[in-house]
Amino acid sequence: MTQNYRITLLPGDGIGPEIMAVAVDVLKVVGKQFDLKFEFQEALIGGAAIDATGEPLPSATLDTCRNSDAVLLAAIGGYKWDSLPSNLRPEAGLLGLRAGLGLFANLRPAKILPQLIDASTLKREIVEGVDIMVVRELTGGIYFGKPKGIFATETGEKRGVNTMVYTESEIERIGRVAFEAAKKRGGKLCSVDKANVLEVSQLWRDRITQLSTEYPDIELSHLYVDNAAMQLVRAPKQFDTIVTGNLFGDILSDAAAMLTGSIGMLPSASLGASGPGVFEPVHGSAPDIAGLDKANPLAQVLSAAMMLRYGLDQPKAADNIEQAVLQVLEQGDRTGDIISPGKNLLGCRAMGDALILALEGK
Ligand SMILES: NC(=O)c1ccc[n+]([C@@H]2O[C@H](COP(=O)([O-])OP(=O)(O)OC[C@H]3O[C@@H](n4cnc5c(N)ncnc54)[C@H](O)[C@@H]3O)[C@@H](O)[C@H]2O)c1
Ligand SMILES: CC(C)[C@H](C(=O)O)[C@@H](O)C(=O)O
Ligand SMILES: [Mg+2]
Repeated sequence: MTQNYRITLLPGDGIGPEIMAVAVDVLKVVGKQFDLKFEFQEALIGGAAIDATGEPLPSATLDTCRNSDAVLLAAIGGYKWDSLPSNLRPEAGLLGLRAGLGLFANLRPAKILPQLIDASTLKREIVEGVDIMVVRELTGGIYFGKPKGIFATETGEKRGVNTMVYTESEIERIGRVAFEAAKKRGGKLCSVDKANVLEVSQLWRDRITQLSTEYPDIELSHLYVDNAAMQLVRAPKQFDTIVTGNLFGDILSDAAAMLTGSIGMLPSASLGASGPGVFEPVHGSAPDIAGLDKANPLAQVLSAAMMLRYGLDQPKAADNIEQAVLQVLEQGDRTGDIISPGKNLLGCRAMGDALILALEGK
């Protein structure tokens, strides 16, 4: 029986529309193969929304997302909007979307594919076999804490303020997602904080430690974030699942991305307690290569696979997409960010064509 899904597409800015076009073509092919009917509806977010409506997240976009089964987002942001006040910048649209849909859990897998070992800037023996899941808290911490803003002091000097806040319940719910993820993976969880300096991190560490009594089979460890950043590049294979707050997770997931060769390879899933998830690459809108047909569409395509796996419960269709990605890499196809000597340099569109051929078994 045909399964119908309503999917909101948010192409956004920069390379967003280019990589989204590839992901939609791929979804159409797997849709036919697995009898899934996708009803795609496109909506505005980020700079594209600012230009059209004056707001980075029009309420119509949030409504459309709420009324869908899943949301596929590309990326937002660009130089053009960088001087706007923070609440009117493209980034505010993305944060508003995450908060508006209650997407507190962000899963960012960083797995090195054997075909790309030589694209990593680290030595083969360091990265071979790396398979990390970063579980990043996404709707709390310093991104959302109050007070926030730029205020004038008594002397008239400006003072910028952000506040890092976590409540016990926020720590517990992301902790549970992470322990459950670790259970399905290698059984190891590393919680990353800055408990040697920050009270909010001390609470984080206490609550995660307390929660671990409910997961006796999971080996829990704790690292300070500065050490974690160092360990990620020194010996990344020591990590299985990582759980951390919003800001530390943002930074560590970009670092983990580079282990795999390029940030252009990393997908992510943002999930809440209920309702549609948002599936998006870890990278941004790459304004430096936008419109040049140079973007790597694989993080976007793998985000579509995560959407099928985590958002729509269609793991076989997700497997097919991931297999197609492996196949094009195996046959030597590469975009510029993952090129190495002797491989075929393709643009974004040609990489999409290669994926379609791989999916169709040609
Ligand atoms: N989720 C998002 O939408 C998101 C994430 C990060 C940054 N941003 C925004 O994107 C804009 C640019 O930020 P940035 O330059 O710091 O980060 P970025 O991730 O956009 O780019 C960093 C570097 O990686 C390259 N890169 C990124 N994605 C690539 C891909 N798919 N293929 C090939 N190369 C790729 C870029 O060309 C650039 O050199 C900013 O406005 C930022 O706020 C958005
Ligand atoms: C664009 C920005 C708001 C966003 C974040 O900081 O969360 C991005 O860097 C990400 O990693 O998704
Ligand atoms: Mg980031």
